[in-house]
Amino acid sequence: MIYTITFNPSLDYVIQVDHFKPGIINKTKFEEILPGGKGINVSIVLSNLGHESTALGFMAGFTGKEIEHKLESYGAKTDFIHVKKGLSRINVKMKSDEETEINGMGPDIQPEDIQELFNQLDTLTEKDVLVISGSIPSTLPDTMYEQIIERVQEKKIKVVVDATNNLLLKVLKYKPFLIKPNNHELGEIFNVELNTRDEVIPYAKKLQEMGAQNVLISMAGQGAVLVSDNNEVIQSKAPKGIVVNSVGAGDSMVAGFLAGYLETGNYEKAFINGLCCGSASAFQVGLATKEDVENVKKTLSEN
Ligand SMILES: Nc1ncnc2c1ncn2[C@@H]1O[C@H](COP(=O)(O)OP(=O)(O)OP(=O)(O)O)[C@@H](O)[C@H]1O
Ligand SMILES: O=P(O)(O)OC[C@@]1(O)O[C@H](CO)[C@@H](O)[C@@H]1O
Repeated sequence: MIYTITFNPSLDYVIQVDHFKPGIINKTKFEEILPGGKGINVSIVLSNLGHESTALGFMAGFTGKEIEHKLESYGAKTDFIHVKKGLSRINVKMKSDEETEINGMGPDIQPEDIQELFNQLDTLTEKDVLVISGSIPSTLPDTMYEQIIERVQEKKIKVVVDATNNLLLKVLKYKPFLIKPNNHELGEIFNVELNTRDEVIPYAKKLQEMGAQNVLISMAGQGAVLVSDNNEVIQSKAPKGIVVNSVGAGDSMVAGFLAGYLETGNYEKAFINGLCCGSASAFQVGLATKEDVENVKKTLSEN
């Protein structure tokens, strides 16, 4: 079973506002409410690609119930911990002349809720895969990622991490199977600006030297680079298309890579699946289906 953990799930309120101006009343031209949060997005895309997963994490209030309900409608399994205080957040994703995001705070998670998550993790076995992604709400200790990986370390399960900066750096010593920072996050870690795929490669290799088995760097419209554990460097430009909503493109890439790897055991196929999955999600409001990914793959070979 693939387990995803989303510490701070959300309802993503995706709106289109023509020429947004601060300080006045703006009206929406389009609106949609989607279940969100990085692990949840991974679970949705895995379902769309025909892979079972169970989404774990913390939920609260009526927003939490709606996230769970929406997620289950995609066929993903859920086993969320229901937190007593506060509400699961609503994150605003506004498309206008520029893309603007306002992400909420999330509920008040107590030590007993964390213990419940640990108890769930104790039931995982060697055959399972664990995807941990997204930010940590302020009520959780910033050692959360490390604590989780340390807890499952002896089970030798494949762990995938999609997190930024210190959260990511601190887990490298546990040798995660896959990490997926984007080029800006990679640049921040080493205090450099990385704009091209060639510039990214040496820094991706540094993260590998620091412990990650496979390092996948997403680069939005510039494509992606993979430095794999068999010393291969695989890179590609992005498939061409019109971007409608890039929220969740990175999560779709993680799901696509994982699905491709589990199906074939081949890094190049996993990479292309991830790349096309990311783009297929960016080219629509919601997240990619299997058919969308296959269609994007055809355009990649035509480019
Ligand atoms: N403008 C685009 N054109 C084509 N493909 C795109 C575009 N934006 C994203 N993608 C696809 O999605 C993948 C992941 O995108 P990106 O690098 O933006 O991830 P991210 O920063 O983790 O995104 P997010 O946090 O919004 O999920 C890219 O490698 C690419 O394959
Ligand atoms: O606060 P985090 O966890 O970093 O990001 C949360 C979030 O922006 O990430 C997803 C897209 O990747 C959205 O569905 C969600 O709203």
